[in-house]
Amino acid sequence: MAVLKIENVSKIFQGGTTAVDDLSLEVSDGELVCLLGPSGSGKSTLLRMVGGFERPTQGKIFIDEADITDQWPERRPTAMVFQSHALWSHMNVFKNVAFGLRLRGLPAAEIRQNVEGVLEMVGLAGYGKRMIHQLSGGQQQRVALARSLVLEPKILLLDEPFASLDQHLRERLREEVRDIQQRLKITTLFVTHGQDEALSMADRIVVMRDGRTEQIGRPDAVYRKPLTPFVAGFIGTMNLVEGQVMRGAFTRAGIRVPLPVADGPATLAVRPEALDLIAAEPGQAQVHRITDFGTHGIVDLELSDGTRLKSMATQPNALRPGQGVDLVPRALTVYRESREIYRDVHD
Ligand SMILES: Nc1ncnc2c1ncn2[C@@H]1O[C@H](COP(=O)(O)OP(=O)(O)OP(=O)(O)O)[C@@H](O)[C@H]1O
Repeated sequence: MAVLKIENVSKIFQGGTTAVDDLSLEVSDGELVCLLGPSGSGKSTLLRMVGGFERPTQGKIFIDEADITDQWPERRPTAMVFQSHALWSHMNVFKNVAFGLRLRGLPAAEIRQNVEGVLEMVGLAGYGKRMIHQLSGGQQQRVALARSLVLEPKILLLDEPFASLDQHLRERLREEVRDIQQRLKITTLFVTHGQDEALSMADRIVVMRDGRTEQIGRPDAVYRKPLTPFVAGFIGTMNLVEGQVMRGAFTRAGIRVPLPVADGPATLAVRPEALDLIAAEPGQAQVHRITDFGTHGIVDLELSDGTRLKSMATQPNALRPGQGVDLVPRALTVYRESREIYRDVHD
């Protein structure tokens, strides 16, 4: 049970790269916050500073009001699970998990009880005597998780822990980790590239860009109300169309969408599931391709200037490639100079 507070933290590496730029964030007790962003946006550096593996150039980090900014990693009440699990291959599972408790000098009986408890929690009861190389990738990642959890950290730090696993296993482990995290109520900071991972696991998502936070919010808010075109384009599939607003309507290559905003350049953002199609000849766009996923279809559309858009259709068979359609957005957001200027999203 702990609160993590990151206050105006920056990290400038030797050579001048600013990896994290004056970032502040508070993670509440028992909350799971995902750091999401493109490669190089500073996610791992931020996590490593919380774990004590990098020193901030500026700013402070607190756990429950205690300033830990200059504390050694092993003295911090944090535990980190890395993508490469860094297990000791010459030790069996039990010894790997018990290692941290041995360093702490716990009595053998207590170590045994704690290790067995945590192995059961991660689904590895009875695996204590197995050597690491006798385990699958997913099982190894479970050992890495157990090794962190057994230390009963106040803050759990996860750096893309499932990145090397196949999708099926990743989804399963994601659910299990979320269950364990909620059961133990561990305050958790989680780095991921995967928006699905962030949307399905997080209490809140921090979208990072160039070492700064672009948006912080609950998954549904970040998905439904992205504050900038960058967030809109980064989370989920989004049609982003640049055009002009003139005399009360957005236009671009045959599209015309009435909008109550001032004239000028604008970027229109519409999710595929919020873009309805009506058959029309010649129509504002042409159907390029239809992909039927069984439960729904994705219709790829082309505007007269070659711009591609996507629409999700529940009855894709009603359409055929080459036919004309008019576009009817049911929800949309409009940006100008990277700021939202209009939103029509039904709650
Ligand atoms: N030890 C280092 N020395 C110099 N520059 C570094 C160092 N570590 C990271 N960087 C730089 O800092 C920036 C942020 O890197 P970081 O690894 O935090 O990004 P990330 O968002 O975690 O990326 P990824 O998703 O690819 O892991 C990058 O430009 C990176 O090249």
